Amino acid sequence: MGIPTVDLSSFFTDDDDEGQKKAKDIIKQACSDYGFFQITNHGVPLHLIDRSLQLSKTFFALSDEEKLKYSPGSAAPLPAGYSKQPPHSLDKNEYLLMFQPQSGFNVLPPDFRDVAEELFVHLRKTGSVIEQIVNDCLGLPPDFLKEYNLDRSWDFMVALRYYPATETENNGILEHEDANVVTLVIQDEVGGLEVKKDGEWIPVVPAQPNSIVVNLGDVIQVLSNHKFKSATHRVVRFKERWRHSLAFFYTIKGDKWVEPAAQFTADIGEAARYRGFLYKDYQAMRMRNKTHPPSRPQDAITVSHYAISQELKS
Ligand SMILES: O=C(O)CCC(=O)C(=O)O
Ligand SMILES: [Fe+2]
Repeated sequence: MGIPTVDLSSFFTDDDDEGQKKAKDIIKQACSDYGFFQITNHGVPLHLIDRSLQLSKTFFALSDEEKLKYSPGSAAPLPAGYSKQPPHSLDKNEYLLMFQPQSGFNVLPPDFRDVAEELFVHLRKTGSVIEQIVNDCLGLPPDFLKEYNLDRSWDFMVALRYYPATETENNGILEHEDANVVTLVIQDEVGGLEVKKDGEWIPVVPAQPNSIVVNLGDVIQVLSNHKFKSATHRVVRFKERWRHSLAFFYTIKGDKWVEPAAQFTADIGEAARYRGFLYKDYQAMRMRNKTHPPSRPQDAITVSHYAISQELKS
């Protein structure tokens, strides 16, 4: 079985209502079962995906000295440029973070930047299509999420490289949930991404070359008052394999207020399961988890920090 794969072609052609309905049905189910699905015919040119992964591999293969020339310098909402996880971090990867082309924040080699920025624009478009689909799957008024999330300046993309596993450990990224609205992940053929369902880890096997993995983030979990879950996932490493991926985070702006929507609370007589918060406050705490990892991973701040109901506090 595994994570469902959905053909999105009907959202990139005219007049295929039937196709759209079919895709939405699968996504609705996947969002309540897993919070994860994969998409094909997603509007992102396949040659652009290939080229971006290729350039990413070339970049990460540079010497540390070369890569460190692209260290973050700007006052962007997150450190744009090349970073390595600190040595004491349990996450064993290095990454290059970027914002939208117009931001002026991006620090990376010019050939990589041109291709990555083009990819960014395509992923942003696909992100908006997914957001609309999630909007409809939740039964929200048309364009509710779109109007809530009009500003694109906090969207970001990360190119990642994971080191090969050693004899003693194989963690790439510890289990976590994403903070944002929806995440789109392009992974190479190595695999290693896993999603937790009912306490078990399910591998997210690339559906076909250049398919994209989609997962929901905490903003949707809180806004839907826990109707759709921000899925817990992790990356494991394999021996003698370097793994490359590109993760695009479709994100609200820092000054947005996040809280359960009336449609899932007052309108239906249910209590809010989260208290409201300012997105940038949450993101700052998450960033601190990364720069100053707590000695016990379970002490990292997650969205359960804002949970009202006891059973969601972990
Ligand atoms: O590299 C991947 O496949 C996933 C990365 C991820 O989960 C993240 O950056 O939040
Ligand atoms: Fe993630």
